[in-house]
Amino acid sequence: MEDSEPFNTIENKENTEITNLIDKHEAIERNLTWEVRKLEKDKVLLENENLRLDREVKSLKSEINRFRIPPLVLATVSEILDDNQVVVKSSTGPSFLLKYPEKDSDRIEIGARVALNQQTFSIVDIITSEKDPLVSGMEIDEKPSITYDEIGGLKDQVLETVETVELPLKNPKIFEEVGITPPKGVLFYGPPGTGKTLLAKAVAHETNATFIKIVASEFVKKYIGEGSRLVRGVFELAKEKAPAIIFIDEIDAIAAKRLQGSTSGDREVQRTLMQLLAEMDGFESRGNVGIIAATNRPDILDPALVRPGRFDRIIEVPVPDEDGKLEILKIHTKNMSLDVDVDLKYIAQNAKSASGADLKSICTEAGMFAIREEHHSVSAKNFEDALEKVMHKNKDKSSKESVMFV
Ligand SMILES: Nc1ncnc2c1ncn2[C@@H]1O[C@H](COP(=O)(O)OP(=O)(O)OP(=O)(O)O)[C@@H](O)[C@H]1O
Repeated sequence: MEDSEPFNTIENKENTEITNLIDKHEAIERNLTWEVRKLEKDKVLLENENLRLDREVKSLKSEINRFRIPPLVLATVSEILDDNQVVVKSSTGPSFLLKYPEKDSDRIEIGARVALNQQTFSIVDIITSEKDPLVSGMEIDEKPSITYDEIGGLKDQVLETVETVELPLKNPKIFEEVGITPPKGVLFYGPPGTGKTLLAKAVAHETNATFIKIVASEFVKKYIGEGSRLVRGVFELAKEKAPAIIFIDEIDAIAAKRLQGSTSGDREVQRTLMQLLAEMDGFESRGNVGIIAATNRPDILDPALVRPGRFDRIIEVPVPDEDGKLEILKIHTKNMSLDVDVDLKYIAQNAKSASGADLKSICTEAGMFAIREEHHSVSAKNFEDALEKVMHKNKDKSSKESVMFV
């Protein structure tokens, strides 16, 4: 036992070991507590992220559902029966006996237009007259003020329009005497902003005709059967308001080459075109309604549209050449105060791909620059800045168009 350590030395050693152990465990505990706190924080963050993603999924789902909703069928109430029942005639042909919600009883009347779900044929909406696109999607100008003098650089096009649209309206007898049938419809084609609408308005002005403009893409937007109803409505209106010019802008929206696919949207477009062709076929070309259509995409038109007896005169309305540009600039600066150093020829030379609409914008912008400088007349510098601004804005646009018009 002499060799053995004294008892209190052993005890001290054990104590130190225990203290060390406790310290070690306390350190481990601190680490674990810190780790738990960190995980709790992460959990809250992940829960928030989860909520955000849930919301995003919900909104994407509702977006998908919105895309899945088929177009609605349009119908007119023809009879009101007991027990909230109505007979409606759908624009696609058949009539249906349907129930309508009690809450709608005030708005249901004979002649009211309702939208039906394409699959269940239940009434999903009652279309009030303010929503009637026949009224909202159309521009009617009883007395357009544009004259041929306000159109620059389109001499040949004006001449051809006078012969093909104006003359048959003004002097139908001459065609009878000579024994030829004037063209029924005239198609203007060319890039945007080159004066197609302007030409159609000028014809209406010269013939004292009401100008009725419709944008074809508006025909086939929402309701099945609506397009053909609108086409019928427009022709009826034109006859009522005769003499009249019907101007159908963006005709390619309803007259693109027939597609193989047969979605309800495609069928609706075809029905609308059929109705337009039927209206034109049943039309007297020596009557007092002229029909002009316009497109930026002549390459995609259905050949049925340009057959004789339909749009059988096709007139190109191109981007103006340099002389044309100068004429257009003169027209749009006619009422502007210009400094003596303003050289319109220089602007015409430098506005390379500018359309008539661009040239008009250049004049307006130049005027705005002058006003900003608190000047009372427009300087050559103002025009240069305007040219830079408008043509720069058009750079991307014109590269797209050049693809279309090659
Ligand atoms: N040849 C032109 N002479 C004078 N002004 C023009 C001419 N072409 C265009 N403009 C000006 O640009 C405006 C827009 O032109 P317009 O609406 O006639 O073009 P558009 O060819 O019908 O275009 P879109 O294809 O986009 O319908 C006109 O109101 C007019 O101020």
